[in-house]
Amino acid sequence: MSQESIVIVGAGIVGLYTAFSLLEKGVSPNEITVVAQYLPGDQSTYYTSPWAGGNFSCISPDDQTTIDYDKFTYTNIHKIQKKLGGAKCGLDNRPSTEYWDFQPSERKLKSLKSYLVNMEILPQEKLPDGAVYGISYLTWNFDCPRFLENFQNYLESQGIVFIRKKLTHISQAYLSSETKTVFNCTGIGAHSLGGVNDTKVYPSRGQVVVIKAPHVQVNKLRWGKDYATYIIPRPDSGGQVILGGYLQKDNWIGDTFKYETESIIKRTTELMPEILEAPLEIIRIAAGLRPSRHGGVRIAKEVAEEQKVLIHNYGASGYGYQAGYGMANSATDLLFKTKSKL
Ligand SMILES: Cc1cc2nc3c(=O)[nH]c(=O)nc-3n(C[C@H](O)[C@H](O)[C@H](O)COP(=O)(O)OP(=O)(O)OC[C@H]3O[C@@H](n4cnc5c(N)ncnc54)[C@H](O)[C@@H]3O)c2cc1C
Repeated sequence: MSQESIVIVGAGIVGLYTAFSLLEKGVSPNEITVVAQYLPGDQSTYYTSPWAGGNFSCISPDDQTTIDYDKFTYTNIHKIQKKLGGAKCGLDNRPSTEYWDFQPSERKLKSLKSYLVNMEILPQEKLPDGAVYGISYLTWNFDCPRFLENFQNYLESQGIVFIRKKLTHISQAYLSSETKTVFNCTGIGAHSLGGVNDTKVYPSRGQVVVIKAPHVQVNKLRWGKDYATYIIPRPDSGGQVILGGYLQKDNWIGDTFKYETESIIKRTTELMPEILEAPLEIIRIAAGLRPSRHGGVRIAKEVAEEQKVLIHNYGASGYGYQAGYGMANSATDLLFKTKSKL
């Protein structure tokens, strides 16, 4: 076995969860290399993970597979928090309230009730005008850029090697004759990466406004039929709060727009007037491309050529942080199924 036995392409949250999941299942860190064009600390339109809010919310769809990925992540992510040094690692719990302008599905609600901590269904009089359903619970909040860097540092401290490299074809991920397995965690990159070229992958663009508001320590989200408005504090970040947002299908533009900023500020301050209890201090405006996929995430195994295995794990759309650990758990299970077959 060599350091290049298993290669993970992608150092976004999905690639990092995949590396962690392999270690949990007993794979030696000295068998794993992560290869990526962009690494934690970088910023690019084509590197989604640093732009996320990010928290656990009800944004994800209600098919049973995604519901299970969410549940796995929510109920197990404390293990990652512990390994990364505890609550100050860029991942901590904060209260959250979510409102819907439509009735959420029974399947989703049934699952959420089975595991969310302190979940309460809000009475009608506590809902804002136009909302028909609401819940409050304790959620997980990420300071995404910091969490990614701490996650990479942890994995490197265990012996996993990170290499910066842009691939034009997935076959280049087989770094040497020793490489037996490749995990494809390329997010939006799966659309254009040779040998993958998944045309089912498309972006769901989001713009956010990052403000400094240390007095905002709770999440508030509202789901409309054609809009999403959210306030997400970044834990232990010196008071950074993410205001959003947008979910624009098939929009590849990484630029930001003033009229969108104005709409975000209007909607979020209506949803949470307390934001304006201190002067509004904007730190930055940003836009990111959620790696969406028609048909949902792709977790699948291919045997590319003799003894060479390719396991796909991408398409996390707007829920890579909150479902990605469950996705990684399923993807890495395929490695062991593969091993016993070969
Ligand atoms: C505005 C916004 C808000 C969001 N909020 C949340 C939230 O609150 N909660 C949540 O769970 N999710 C949220 N998301 C979604 C989340 O950010 C994504 O689901 C997640 O980041 C996807 O991670 P990924 O690892 O699949 O992709 P990425 O982070 O894009 O990583 C892909 C990796 O693959 C590499 N790569 C790609 N192609 C190649 C190539 N050809 N050669 C080499 N390397 C390559 C890249 O360099 C990168 O390292 C949000 C997203 C946006 C934009």
